[in-house]
Amino acid sequence: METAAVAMTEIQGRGRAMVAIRPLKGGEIVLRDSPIVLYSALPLQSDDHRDNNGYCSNCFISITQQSQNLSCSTCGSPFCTLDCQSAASATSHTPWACQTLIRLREYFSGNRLPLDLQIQARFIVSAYNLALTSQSKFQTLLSLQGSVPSQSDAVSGSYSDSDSSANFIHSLISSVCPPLPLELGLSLELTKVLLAKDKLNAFGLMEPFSEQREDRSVRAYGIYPVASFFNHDCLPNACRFDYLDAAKPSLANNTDITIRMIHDVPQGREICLSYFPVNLKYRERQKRLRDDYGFVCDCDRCKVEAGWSESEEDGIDMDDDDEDDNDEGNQETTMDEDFDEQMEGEDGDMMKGEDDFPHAYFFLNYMCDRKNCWGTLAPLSPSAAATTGVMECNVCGSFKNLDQLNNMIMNTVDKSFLPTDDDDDEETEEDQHY
Ligand SMILES: C[S@@+](CC[C@H](N)C(=O)[O-])C[C@H]1O[C@@H](n2cnc3c(N)ncnc32)[C@H](O)[C@@H]1O
Repeated sequence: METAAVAMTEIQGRGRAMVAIRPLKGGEIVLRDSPIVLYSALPLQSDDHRDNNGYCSNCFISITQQSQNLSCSTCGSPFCTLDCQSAASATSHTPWACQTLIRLREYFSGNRLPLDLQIQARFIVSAYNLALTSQSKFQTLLSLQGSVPSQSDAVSGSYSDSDSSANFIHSLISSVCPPLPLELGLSLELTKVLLAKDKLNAFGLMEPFSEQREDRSVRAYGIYPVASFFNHDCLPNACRFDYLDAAKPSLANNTDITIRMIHDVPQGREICLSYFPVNLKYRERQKRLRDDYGFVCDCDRCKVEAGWSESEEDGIDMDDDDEDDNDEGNQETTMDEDFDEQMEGEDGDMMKGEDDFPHAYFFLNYMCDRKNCWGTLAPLSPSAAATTGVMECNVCGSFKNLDQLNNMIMNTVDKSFLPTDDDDDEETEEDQHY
């Protein structure tokens, strides 16, 4: 990052938002952010008494890649290095957190309860532990979006479900766990507020991509203080990269995330992420945004797709499973042009005939075509991209150069888009800040 690229501002009807404070180039990294809270997405209910089996309990790197193999002498939680173990003892793995984990594991091993509840319990332990170890980070967490739903909201099923989960988790933590200092002011109300913040702001840090699996599971969740200000758009202009298993240049850097521009945008433009994979259909997107994030999306893509019937929606294929992906193609594509200009400008001819699906340009240029991937492609940093023209997928991590991309476009453009089978999406726990 050279000079500051984005700033937080208020936008009516959208709350806090991030906007470009100068023209931005595709591939620019506009934010690097470190988590204030990081917690495991693995069940507490496990036959293996070691917590986070296979991952460092502090930085969540896969410990098979590390030479040291340490564990907490009290609870057995593994750590990748002595540095991580010492860092955790002052932050995420305090004696209180350690004892609490032991007791929660015992509780959940005797009481088979849904994974969601176990993960929420993990979050509440991490959040209370944050209150113990860093009041400033805890206050930052409290300043993020998310509040206890009002009585009128509580009539909807999802809100009454989340209310009873919060009641359960609060009474569990209060009865099973070692007492916390009274001055922390913990209460049922605070537990509910914290769960609401987690729901709106947590980023899922995923297991590595595999073509064999349609659903990717989450390894850990993180809450990032600045990245939490990016609003959603169903055709985002930026996307998030993380490198959890990357070799660590220094302690805990592997848990940082970066936000990178997908294409150029002018100064003043709001920078948005997609909170879930961009291939989801209109009704599914609207449902998730309403139920999980509490707003009705009226982005340009939703405005177009709102007019589609379900059968029209089913006729859209974003799954390019064709075996001929390596066919030679020679169509030129202009990766650097602003997407909006492509859509609105005189030179957007490629898609102008496609009145019913004008945003096809996005899928052709910025969506990864690997089976079961649905990742977003963003150029490497402008200096590297200028020489190599390479795009990186934020899910499978593969690199594509412009020739490959042109082939992909040639292979896709003559075919109708196949529907995605998102029946399995319910099981995919990756829709928090994709
Ligand atoms: C992660 S926060 C984003 C920052 C948030 N606007 C704030 O003020 O802190 C997610 C919340 O932002 C709001 N939001 C995000 N995208 C939006 C959009 N496209 N339209 C309206 N509200 C949006 C919703 O309230 C959502 O629950």
